[in-house]
Amino acid sequence: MSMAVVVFENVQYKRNFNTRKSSAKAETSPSRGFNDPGAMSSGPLYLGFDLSTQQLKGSYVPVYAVAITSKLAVACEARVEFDVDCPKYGVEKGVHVSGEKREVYAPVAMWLEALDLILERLRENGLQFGNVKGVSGAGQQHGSVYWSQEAENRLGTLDPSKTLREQLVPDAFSHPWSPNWQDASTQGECDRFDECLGGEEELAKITGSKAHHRFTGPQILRFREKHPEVYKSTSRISLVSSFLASVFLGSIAPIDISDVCGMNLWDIEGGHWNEPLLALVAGREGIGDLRRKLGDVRKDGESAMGSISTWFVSRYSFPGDCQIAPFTGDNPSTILSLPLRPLDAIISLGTSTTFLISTPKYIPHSSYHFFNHPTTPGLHMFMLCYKNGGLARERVRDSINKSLNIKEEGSWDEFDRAVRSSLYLGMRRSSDPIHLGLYFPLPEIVPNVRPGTWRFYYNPSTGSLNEVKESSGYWQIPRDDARIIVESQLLSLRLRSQNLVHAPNPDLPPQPRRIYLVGGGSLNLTIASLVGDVLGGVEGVYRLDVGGNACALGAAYRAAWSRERTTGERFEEFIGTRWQEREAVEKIGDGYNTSTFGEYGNVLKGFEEMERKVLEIDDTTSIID
Ligand SMILES: Nc1ncnc2c1ncn2[C@@H]1O[C@H](COP(=O)(O)OP(=O)(O)O)[C@@H](O)[C@H]1O
Ligand SMILES: O=C(CO)[C@@H](O)[C@H](O)COP(=O)(O)O
Repeated sequence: MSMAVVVFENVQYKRNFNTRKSSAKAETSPSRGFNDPGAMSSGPLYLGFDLSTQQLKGSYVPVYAVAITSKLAVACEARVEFDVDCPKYGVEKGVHVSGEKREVYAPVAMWLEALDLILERLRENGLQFGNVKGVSGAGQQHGSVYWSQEAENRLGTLDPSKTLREQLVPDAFSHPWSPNWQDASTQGECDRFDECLGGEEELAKITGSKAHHRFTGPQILRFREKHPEVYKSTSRISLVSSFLASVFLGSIAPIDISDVCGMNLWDIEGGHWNEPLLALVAGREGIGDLRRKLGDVRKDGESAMGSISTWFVSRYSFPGDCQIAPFTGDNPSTILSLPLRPLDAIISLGTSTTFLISTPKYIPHSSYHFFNHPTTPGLHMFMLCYKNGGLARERVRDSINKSLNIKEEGSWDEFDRAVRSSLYLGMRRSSDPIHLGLYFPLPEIVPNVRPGTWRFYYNPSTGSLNEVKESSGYWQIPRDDARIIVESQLLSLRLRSQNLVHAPNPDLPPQPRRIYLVGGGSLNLTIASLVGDVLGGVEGVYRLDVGGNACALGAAYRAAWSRERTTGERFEEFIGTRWQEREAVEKIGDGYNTSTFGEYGNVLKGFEEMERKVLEIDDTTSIID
């Protein structure tokens, strides 16, 4: 059993999310900036969940009152790690991978077991369920869950003496698996999506994104054609976020207005399903049938969807009027974890790497994503998402550790040392060649390319790019890969976000104002310093103090806002007035540095050219280490 619970007191601390080991007992440890031990037993609490790729996390936020001085501070967290805590499902990093097409999927039963487990862990830790006034949650995006005809009945009549998994598996589902966002088996379906509206730019204009393997529309199309009978017998299709919400509500929850944009089916500006795309997915079963399966989309991101299911009331003593606020995707929920201003950016260094900006602009393009903002009409979320984020960096880390015979599993020390051992872009002397690379152990989204590792030397004065095929004095594989993977991942973010940011003042080049890091990788200060060097950030690079848990925190904030807001009070206002910056974020990097920002700017063209070359030479040999 794994549990990491932190009760806040008024002492500095650093939590370590870096361990993959489980600790059997609830641990309490001192933390920063929160000093009211009574709050857990007396004040109203808001619970936020995150059902992400590798784990299920929960955190709860005490809100003392509606007064200005009220604090929204994390009091506790619990987590379940699928690989460690749910071993019987045999998943690796939370998923199964199989078949010729490398399908990636997760067992729905495992998620229910994890939910049973996390509730027990919250109880063991002394959570006063009776004080929980609201619940919200976040889910990994794009995954779909297929409910049976029995589902509504099962959800509504759960017996409190039995677990969720015992009662819902298998009868509530028509299919035991949820296709995962890392799945890349739908190229054919994506081509049909792009064609359906006349090309990828047209599709991006309407739905916020061109067709992507992981997006739910292409995934459902593949599902219907591969499992026609199962599709027919499916009563409803949920996203991971609305699946989790359904369990709390005790009936199937609507899809949320932001998460729906990860399906390639929703007309963002029109505010409705796109009929030709629905027709493509529905086939002979018909649009009406698909509409019923998908249900209504909830446009109201503020008010609660209903009260908590009686199963939670009877089994855990939640109050009967505990409200279930809308649930959303993990990325939209992450932008709710702080009062984000225009020009502020969040980089989530989780299993995936994502780059998020909240913006009033809607400038769709095939190379990135736009979503509706989860709480605030008129705002949008700009997103870049890379499949090869944390896991690709881990692979380089493991090769370095192996080459040095390091026994300590998962240690980042040598990786960090390797990053610091060369100058920018792998140079040790200014006469050395500039190193650039693409490290994709999984098929990548940005750009859409097969798995492989490609290394190049780049000369900005001649524009020449020469592929590096083996280790040499200039490029020591795997050691030099540590710096190059991080720099190259960041250059890709800079290249693609440069038109979305503007100059914070007339004397500076366009760049984000602040960069907030969240997710597991935000614990790494070496990475944080490169973030500032490559991407800038005129006010610096910050880490959310709950860096590993930002989307669960965003969900808890949303639950609090949904219940406590005054009439017309926007989410940003509600959080902004209660948010204690000094307690919530920590400055971990200086951000913008004139000289490095300029140096990295000079290689953007080469980086773009390298990607073009890799797409061109896609079928030639690449070095896979
Ligand atoms: N000290 C560290 N340095 C770099 N990366 C780290 C560090 N600690 C954790 N990570 C990365 O964080 C990832 C998990 O991030 P997390 O946000 O918890 O995952 P999820 O995507 O499941 O929400 C791991 O895959 C690992 O690569
Ligand atoms: O596919 C995307 C976003 O489009 C991913 O960001 C998923 O939402 C999974 O997130 P993590 O589990 O890595 O946090």
